[in-house]
Amino acid sequence: MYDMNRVENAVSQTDIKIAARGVQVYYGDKHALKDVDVDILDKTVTAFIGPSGCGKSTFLRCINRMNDTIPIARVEGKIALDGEDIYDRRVDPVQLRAKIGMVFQKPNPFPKSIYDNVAYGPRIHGLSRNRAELDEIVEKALRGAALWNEVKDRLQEPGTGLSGGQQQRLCIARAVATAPEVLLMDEPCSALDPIATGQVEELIDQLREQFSVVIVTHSMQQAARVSQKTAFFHLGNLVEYGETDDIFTKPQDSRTEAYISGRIG
Ligand SMILES: Nc1ncnc2c1ncn2[C@@H]1O[C@H](COP(=O)(O)OP(=O)(O)OP(=O)(O)O)[C@@H](O)[C@H]1O
Repeated sequence: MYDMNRVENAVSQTDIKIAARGVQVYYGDKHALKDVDVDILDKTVTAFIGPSGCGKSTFLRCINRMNDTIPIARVEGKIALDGEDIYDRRVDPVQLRAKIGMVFQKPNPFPKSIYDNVAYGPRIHGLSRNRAELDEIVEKALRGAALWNEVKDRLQEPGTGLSGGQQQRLCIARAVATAPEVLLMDEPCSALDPIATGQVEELIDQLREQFSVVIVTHSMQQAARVSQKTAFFHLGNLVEYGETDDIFTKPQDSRTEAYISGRIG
């Protein structure tokens, strides 16, 4: 069973960005996520690992209310961002998703120019007063996503014309452009080749200096490379959460041990 005290002893309260308590998710009758408690830290990469169908993506989607868009999904429990309940009736999910950005498995740029892909969020959230400010935001986001040098001379070309790895970095730039506090990534490298994967992993490490990053990954090597904290999910339960090094070298739960040694999965 997950031991709350371990987390609370390890960090000071101010480091906690997202606090989840008693989170349950049902899809119709299916109980997909069972009583999840976890504290996700600021300026830290947290990896969610576990066998297929164990609820990693379901929990990730709870953190920015993406499950609201799935009619049969029902979420119970509490998730707070900086102590504020994100499921409070007064919270606008669109505003919330600007603060808690998301990058998906398959790069999904809009059918728009590279510039407009990145400018989209800042425009709808009114983050710039004029074109010069918007240009600045777009450049900063593309630099932040390590893509600027590759695209600066073709900002008006379609985002869909970039390579897969570039498209994924464009999607990261799009998420970063609204100055999020948390970035959620659902298997962001699964459609990428090893070189593009390496670039995105390097980027994740840089992004952690600015905000909290949560990444769902099927690759234990990737979790070990990019994350400082790891959460292991199994059959809808958060079985174990701790320092990535500890999870991989001295797991406390036999199910975690079985998964990392390749016996379940
Ligand atoms: N939109 C949905 N409608 C119905 N059931 C769903 C839906 N999304 C997920 N589920 C179910 O909830 C459970 C958890 O799924 P989830 O996608 O969160 O797992 P996961 O750990 O991310 O899996 P994977 O690693 O394969 O992506 C699974 O049994 C899945 O079939």
